[in-house]
Amino acid sequence: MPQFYVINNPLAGSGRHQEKISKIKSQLTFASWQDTTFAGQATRFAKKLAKDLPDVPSENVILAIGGDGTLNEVLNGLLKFKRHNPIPIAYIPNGSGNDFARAAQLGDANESLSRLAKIRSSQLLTVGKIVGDAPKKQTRYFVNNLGIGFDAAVVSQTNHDKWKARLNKFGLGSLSYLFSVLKVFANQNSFPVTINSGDDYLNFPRVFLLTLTNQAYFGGGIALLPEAKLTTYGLDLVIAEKMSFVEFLGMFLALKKNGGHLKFKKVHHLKMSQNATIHVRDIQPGQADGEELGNGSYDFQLTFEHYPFWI
Ligand SMILES: Nc1ncnc2c1ncn2[C@@H]1O[C@H](COP(=O)(O)OP(=O)(O)OP(=O)(O)O)[C@@H](O)[C@H]1O
Repeated sequence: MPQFYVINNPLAGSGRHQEKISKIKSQLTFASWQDTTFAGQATRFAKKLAKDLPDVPSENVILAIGGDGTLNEVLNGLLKFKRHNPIPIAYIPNGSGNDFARAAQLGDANESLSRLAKIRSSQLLTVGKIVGDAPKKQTRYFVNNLGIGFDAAVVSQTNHDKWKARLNKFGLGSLSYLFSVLKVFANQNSFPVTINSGDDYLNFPRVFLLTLTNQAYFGGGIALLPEAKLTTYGLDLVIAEKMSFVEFLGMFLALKKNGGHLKFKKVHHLKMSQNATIHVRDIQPGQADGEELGNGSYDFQLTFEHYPFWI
């Protein structure tokens, strides 16, 4: 069995999973256990472990417990300290949306815990990285998706919505995303975007959703790009142009039909090449794996690389 270094967000899923945490604590043998006490601390914990654990082939694994945001923080912390032997990330979902667990087919917290005992080696998943002009953070890694505009506004709305905690109480966390979607649509303006990917130089004057994605789901189980896989070495971009509410409703319903929305004229799907650049010419909100990146101008270069996951 590997040596598990646990980083747990006790407030993930609005903190309603205390029993699950007690069960994990009693059934798992771990080398260390750290609970976060503030947002951003999972990154610090992970960075310190990456720095302190010997950089040699080993059985060490960092186990993140929480939602997609906690997983994102752990990933970013580990990648802040360059190692020859990257430490694999294991994960037990305990959040509201749990899109990573959905894409990686980990099941719920109980199933993920029992799977841990059966895993013998790590597997490489693709992670995306943006470097450049973005509010707060210059460099940011993501494993699910990174969005600017509509989806980021939905994340922000959901995070600050009192309904999230209430719905989470009844296991209906995904519903809080749906409420936010409808609320945000009315307020989201369109913005111009320029993309340079490989030989393509593209201008989209009226974008309202721009999402780089590494897997099928976002927003708590919405299949944005059903064909996308965490194991595929590459990243996809989905762009939706500003549309009327009726068109939006049509697109939203088509989302349920396994990629039906991608056939809409105002929805575009692009494969991104290494070192593609994306320039958003407006002040917009951003999100990475459901973590708010803040409002600002976004002008960055995109790369992707492999990282080992113990899943
Ligand atoms: N002790 C803490 N106090 C306040 N915020 C915290 C604490 N620990 C972590 N956080 C923050 O909580 C936010 C949400 O965490 P997380 O994504 O793990 O759960 P979630 O939002 O319930 O799940 P999901 O992202 O799957 O919907 C993250 O931005 C994280 O930085």
